[in-house]
Amino acid sequence: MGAITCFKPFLLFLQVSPHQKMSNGIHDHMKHADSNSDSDNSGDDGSISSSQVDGPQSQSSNAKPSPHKSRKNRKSRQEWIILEGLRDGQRCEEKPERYQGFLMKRRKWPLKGWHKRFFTLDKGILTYAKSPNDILKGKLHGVIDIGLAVISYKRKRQRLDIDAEEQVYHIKVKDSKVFDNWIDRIRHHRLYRQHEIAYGTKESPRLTEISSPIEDIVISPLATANLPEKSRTLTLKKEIIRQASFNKGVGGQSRVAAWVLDTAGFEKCNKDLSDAQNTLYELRDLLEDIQNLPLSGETTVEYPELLTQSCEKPKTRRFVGVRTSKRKSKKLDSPTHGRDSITSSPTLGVPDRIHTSTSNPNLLSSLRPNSMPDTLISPAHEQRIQEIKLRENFISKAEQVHCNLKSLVHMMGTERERLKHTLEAEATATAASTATLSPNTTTNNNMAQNILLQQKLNESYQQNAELRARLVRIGAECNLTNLMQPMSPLPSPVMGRDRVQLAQSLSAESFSMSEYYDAEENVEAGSETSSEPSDEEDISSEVSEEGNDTAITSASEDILTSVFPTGRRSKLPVPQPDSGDISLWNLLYKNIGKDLTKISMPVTLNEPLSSLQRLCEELEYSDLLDKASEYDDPYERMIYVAAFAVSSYASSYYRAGHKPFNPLLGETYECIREDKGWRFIAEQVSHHPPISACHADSRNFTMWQDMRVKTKFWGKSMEIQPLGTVNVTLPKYNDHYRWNKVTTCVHNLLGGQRWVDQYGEMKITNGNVVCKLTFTKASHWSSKRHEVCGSICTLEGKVVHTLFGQWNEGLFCGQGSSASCIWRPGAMPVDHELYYGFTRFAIELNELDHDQARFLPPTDSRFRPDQRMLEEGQVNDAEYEKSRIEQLQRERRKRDDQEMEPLWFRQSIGGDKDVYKYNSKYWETRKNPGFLKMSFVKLW
Ligand SMILES: CC(C)CCC[C@@H](C)[C@H]1CC[C@H]2[C@@H]3CC=C4C[C@@H](O)CC[C@]4(C)[C@H]3CC[C@]12C
Repeated sequence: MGAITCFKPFLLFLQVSPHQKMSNGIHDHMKHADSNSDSDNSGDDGSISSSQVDGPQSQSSNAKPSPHKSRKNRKSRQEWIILEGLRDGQRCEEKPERYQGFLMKRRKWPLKGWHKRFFTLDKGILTYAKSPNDILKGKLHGVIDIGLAVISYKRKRQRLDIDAEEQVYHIKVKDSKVFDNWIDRIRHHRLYRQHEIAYGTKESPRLTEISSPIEDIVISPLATANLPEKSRTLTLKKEIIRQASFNKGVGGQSRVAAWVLDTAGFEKCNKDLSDAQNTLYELRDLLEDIQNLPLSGETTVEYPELLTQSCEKPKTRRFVGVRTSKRKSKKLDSPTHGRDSITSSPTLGVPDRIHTSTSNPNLLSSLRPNSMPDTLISPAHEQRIQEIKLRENFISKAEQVHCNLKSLVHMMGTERERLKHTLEAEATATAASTATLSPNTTTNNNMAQNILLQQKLNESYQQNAELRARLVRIGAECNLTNLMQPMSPLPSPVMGRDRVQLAQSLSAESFSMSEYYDAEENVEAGSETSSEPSDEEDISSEVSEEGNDTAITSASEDILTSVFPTGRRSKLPVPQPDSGDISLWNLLYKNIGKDLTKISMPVTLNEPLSSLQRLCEELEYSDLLDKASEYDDPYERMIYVAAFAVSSYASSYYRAGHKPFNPLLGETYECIREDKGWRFIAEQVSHHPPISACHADSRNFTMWQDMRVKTKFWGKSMEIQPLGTVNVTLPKYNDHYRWNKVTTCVHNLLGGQRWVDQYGEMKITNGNVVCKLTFTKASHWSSKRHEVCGSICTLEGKVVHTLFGQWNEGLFCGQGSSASCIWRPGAMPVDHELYYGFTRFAIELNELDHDQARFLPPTDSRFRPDQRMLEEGQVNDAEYEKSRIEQLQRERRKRDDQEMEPLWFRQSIGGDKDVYKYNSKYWETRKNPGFLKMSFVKLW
């Protein structure tokens, strides 16, 4: 599946392997090791992996490890080591030597194959290219700031991972000695670089010193021969700037670092300054010489015929006419060259008719014809020539200084502007990041402004929706009876377009549709009067009379604050607790030696939803499936199914800050959305590996999937690859769509603002119709972010439709401006950044009302106490409950011989064992005899 084929749970360790040489008393940390048997099979997969993001409940996952496995675990445990950085107060002033050589580098994503590349490590900056020659030519493939990256290595396999935030580099070395050397060098360079960033260096002040790593990256003496120095240096600088500006982990620091590291301007200033200084010295000397000359009293020298004949013809016979090239004269005449200022200078006393010739060092000899013997020149002439020479030199030097200083002023102005912009971008980004949970930690000004604009836009949508809702409500209160319609138990959104989507959540409201949805709210208000008995009784009971009354009466006060017209809540009880001071690094560090799945993460890193509920969240834009089932053309249907598949990623944009609760084995979650026309059931069907299965049905579609995630932890980022297939059927057309999920990557795990990226290929098939979508990896080299594009083709490959868009912004079909919008995510609720970044739909998922509670099995996620407590802001209680529940699960697993069988799903027999399908019993049981009569394992 996709690019990432091998995933392994991982361990974190503190032990230091005996082979490790410690420099400067620095101890690297054991990072991780693969904790299950497949890990060792993938010699190339050096990631810190886990089968789930956390999950203390998996503590028991190794309860019955095979001896083979545990041996392997123990062995592998000692392998991955994190290269430590400078500790507080620690210094590393000793400048490391440049180091270089060939290493094997894994190809970039999708990480297939290895290349031999030439690496150079210089003052903490690692650059690489195809060959030393390419480095000389400036053809660099990458530049990595070793001081800012997270580096881990596995000595046994001679593997090295460098997580430079925007890119993870995987390196291997064949020879163990070479490998050890590299590790030692990298360690030293890292400390030196960190020292340099923190304190600057002894020799030079910080700003200029930071530029030093790129000043003299010269591989060999050969380099200077025909080295296009400038282009090489420039490329390097660009790379470094990129590197620095992409290191979002340090937030604003990186912006300033980027500015600091972009040393071109400073270097130019420095150069101008020192040139000016040198020329001033020369000027002083020249002035002294001039002063020492005997006074001639003449400033214009007339030459004998003899002299002038041998020169190029002077324009005016009378003047020296120290000739300059045409170009030079022009240049001097141009206003920028301040000829006036020179000639007007009283101290110089040089007439403007004396043309300077800085470009011609043989100027004076040119005054003298080669043929003319020295003896023919009189001492007076000699003196005059000398005088002219001095004056001319003086003028040209003065001009030079003038140019230098002008250029300096210009450069300083540019630098000042650049710094101003950097600081502005910084301020905007800080404002944006404090105002939103947006994972977009962009360092550039435009991006930051985009965030703000987007926020403003969202707010406007929100206000708009609010106003419209009020309007509709007023209309409804005037003429309520017209709108009353009976509520069907599992209403078909198609037949009920005019009434079914009434409770469309605010977040699901696309602006083109919002008017329609809002209008529907009234209908539901009427539905309370006519709910049908049966299974669906329960559905109607979800919308309590009380709730609706409140909705109606409070609508004119504030329709959006607490109770939405559907009767569902529109706000979580309390804002999210502060988790700001949890350093994941410390967390991982403290838990070194443990499998990540066994690390009990603080509850404040969780959002009050379980992974089962998160699966349900993928149905937020289920109206797209309803829409698909309206088209007779299979290619049209595919457009909407594709949009549905993409839409499931939208919510993750705002949700990089927290992780869902890992469900306990046997935990379930049901969700009945009469307004959307579907019902959903999910169960945690396996604990080791953790697998969640779900099933949703409506009149228009059925959707099911079983999801298992594999996690790779690289240091600064974490890649999550959901395995399993998503299935959707549209019974009306006998369609069966299947697709895979792409990779999710959480960036900035160890600091700064976390953000989520999605990348990879998604293939949706339905008989002869195929849709291929590419989720583009965020690239710092272009502004492309969150992009999705693809096409819908026939089996033969003929493109029928093209699709493009962004998974967080919307999907379009067609070409350019004529493309039509298929889907757009809804506006975010006000203050969403204070409430885990939840959409309206997500807010509703964990709501539990008393009427509904009677019908739920005790295994439902809504009853999970730690999750509920977190939702209510009782962090300490939640924490306590979480560890209690996790302990209970561990004990259960120790006690039971076999993993508990799922109640509502069945594992496939033969073939793909990891496939779980709904056994059609849940809703039946719920109706009759009801869960009250069943006995369940006590999960909490
Ligand atoms: C708190 C810190 C340590 C980590 C936060 C990790 C969060 C952002 C990760 C953990 C599990 C991840 C989810 C795992 C699986 C899926 C299903 C996929 O169809 C959409 C993305 C989605 C929903 C991921 C979104 C990001 C996610 C929630």
